[in-house]
Amino acid sequence: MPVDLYYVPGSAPCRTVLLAAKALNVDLNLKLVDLHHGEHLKPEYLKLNPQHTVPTLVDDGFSIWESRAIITYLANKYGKGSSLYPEEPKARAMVDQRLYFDIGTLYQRFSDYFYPQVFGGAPADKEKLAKVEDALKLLDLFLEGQKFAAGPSLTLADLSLVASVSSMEASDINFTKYNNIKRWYETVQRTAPSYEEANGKGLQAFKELVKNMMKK
Ligand SMILES: N[C@@H](CCC(=O)N[C@@H](CS)C(=O)NCC(=O)O)C(=O)O
Repeated sequence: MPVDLYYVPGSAPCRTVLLAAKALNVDLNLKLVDLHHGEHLKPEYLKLNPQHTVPTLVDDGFSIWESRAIITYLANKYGKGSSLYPEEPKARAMVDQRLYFDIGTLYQRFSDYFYPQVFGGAPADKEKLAKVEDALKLLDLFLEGQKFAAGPSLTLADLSLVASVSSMEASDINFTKYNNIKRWYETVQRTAPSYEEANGKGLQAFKELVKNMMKK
């Protein structure tokens, strides 16, 4: 039974799921959702996800959304014993902490800063930028003396964080000035399975969307 993923290529949360599926060797049946034409607001889609967001995963009739909930579900169901989501409680807690840091702090602050500029034509807000920089400083600190975000090996935390951090390439935020982040970013690009296919291509689409929106 194929696992369906409703997605948009440029979306960072969707790229997180694509990265995790590749790393866990889960085949996804990709279903494009046309947000511009409101496909996500149609009754068929609302039945799957009343919150009308992408990504949404449907596995044998079970529908789940929120990218980080999706990737932990995939690891629990298809990645038993995988180091991507370790079972040892402290190691797992560390991965979860980084995932919640990403959704609640890092990506949240980036969205608050950047998306009003891209989608609302708002001017850059220095206070919001300072909050993004504070979050990046924290990530840089988490990575001090550590190869990956939650320890010595690649985990779901890296796959979520890399989708967020790479999205900043489309903005004026220079995250490579943080040495640990720079080193980690290069390492994840090299080591995450099928990185280019799962994140690189969609990132390119995101950059083009940003360029077009900023021109308007
Ligand atoms: N926290 C959610 C964010 C999902 C999200 O906001 N997706 C956007 C696209 S990047 C979306 O679906 N927007 C349409 C809508 O909210 O109606 C996740 O990580 O899955």
